[in-house]
Amino acid sequence: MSPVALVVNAGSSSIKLEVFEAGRELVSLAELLIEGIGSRPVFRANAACGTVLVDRALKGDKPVDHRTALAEATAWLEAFLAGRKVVVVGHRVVHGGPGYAAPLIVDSAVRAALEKLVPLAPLHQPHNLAGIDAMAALYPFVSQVACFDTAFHRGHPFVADTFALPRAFYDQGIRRYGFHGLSYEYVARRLAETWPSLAAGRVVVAHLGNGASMCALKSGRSIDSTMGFTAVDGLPMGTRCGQLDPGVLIHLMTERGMDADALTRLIYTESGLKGLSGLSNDMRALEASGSEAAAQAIDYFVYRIRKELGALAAALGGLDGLVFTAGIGENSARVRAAVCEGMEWLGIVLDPARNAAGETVLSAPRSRVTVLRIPTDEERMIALHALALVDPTGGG
Ligand SMILES: Nc1ncnc2c1ncn2[C@@H]1O[C@H](COP(=O)(O)OP(=O)(O)O)[C@@H](O)[C@H]1O
Ligand SMILES: CC(=O)OP(=O)(O)O
Ligand SMILES: [Mg+2]
Repeated sequence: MSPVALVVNAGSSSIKLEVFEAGRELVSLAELLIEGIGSRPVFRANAACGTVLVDRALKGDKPVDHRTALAEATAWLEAFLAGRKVVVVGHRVVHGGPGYAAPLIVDSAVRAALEKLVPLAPLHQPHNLAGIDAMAALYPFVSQVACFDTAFHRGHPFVADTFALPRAFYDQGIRRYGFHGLSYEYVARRLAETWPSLAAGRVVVAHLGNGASMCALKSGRSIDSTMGFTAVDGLPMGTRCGQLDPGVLIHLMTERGMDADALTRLIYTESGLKGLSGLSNDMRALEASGSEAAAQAIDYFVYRIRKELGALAAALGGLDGLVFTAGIGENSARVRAAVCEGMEWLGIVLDPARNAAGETVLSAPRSRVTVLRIPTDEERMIALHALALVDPTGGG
């Protein structure tokens, strides 16, 4: 049996694991997903051919935490691999700080540096590190490779990365990092392979998932993004508020006595689509609901995307392409249509039938801007990075 590369993408409420055959073609053998961690998680595993290997709720009378979910995931993995050689484990690590601009093998010094970044990504970084620790315990002689969500954005010009705080803050790392970089890098590669002339131009990619951001690509490189110092800035998201006047935070501290923990809970877990709708963070539930609050939550989400599209097009000096990706971007024809409505002034004309059918090209032939739907694959991007750092045959 050929050796495999493993990928771990540990999110705020989910753990995704993917097993790739470490050959030239990087064939996916299976994916495992545990969703709903913290409440009543569901465990699903699918073989690449589509066969369902597992589909069950995790047992227990208490809400299941990350540690339990990770233990379930690793137990399944060991049984699935049945002794197959693992050549490398690649991890999505949300924050790489100012220092890490490329994937790297995690040793104790790197592990310690990543731990220091936990306060900058409280919903993600602790789980990313727990994934690294669990896999290092399971496969002690296998390299654990950290692939950073921030790395793809490290080439931003100063004006896109700085806040107008005293200069020392920037030098100390208080700057706009940008996230979802593995997704943007994957999309940029797909563009370069399939749409080379577009890839050489000015493209905005909208990664609209539970976490949501947008990225301005100039000749395939990120020049700006809507997320900032943390993954709470920019667009509103499932449970995160997105852009917020910092004066609101000061007001809540001084007038309502809210401390850092209370503010973190508010802006990371109680806001966004969930907070505005009072219903759910799940776009499917909002689209199905007839409530006015749900419609207003969608309207706000769309309004903010449209504003950022204009801003990023200005940063690029024009627009040649717009790409929708991630859960909402790939699947919600309603959101895509609303984002593009009345955007002829920017050269965007959507083809309603193509959009409804979820085709790859969504724009009308007369549209100056090419609008595409490209499913993202952060796990494949991580596997490519991880394998590039080790001997893919598993030898030596
Ligand atoms: N068919 C669909 N229509 C509308 N929204 C969808 C659809 N399928 C998934 N979504 C939305 O995608 C979001 C999750 O996106 P995803 O990229 O999987 O998130 P993450 O990886 O950040 O957890 C949820 O808001 C979900 O409702
Ligand atoms: C960085 C980020 O927001 O990630 P996710 O979309 O997985 O929540
Ligand atoms: Mg995601």
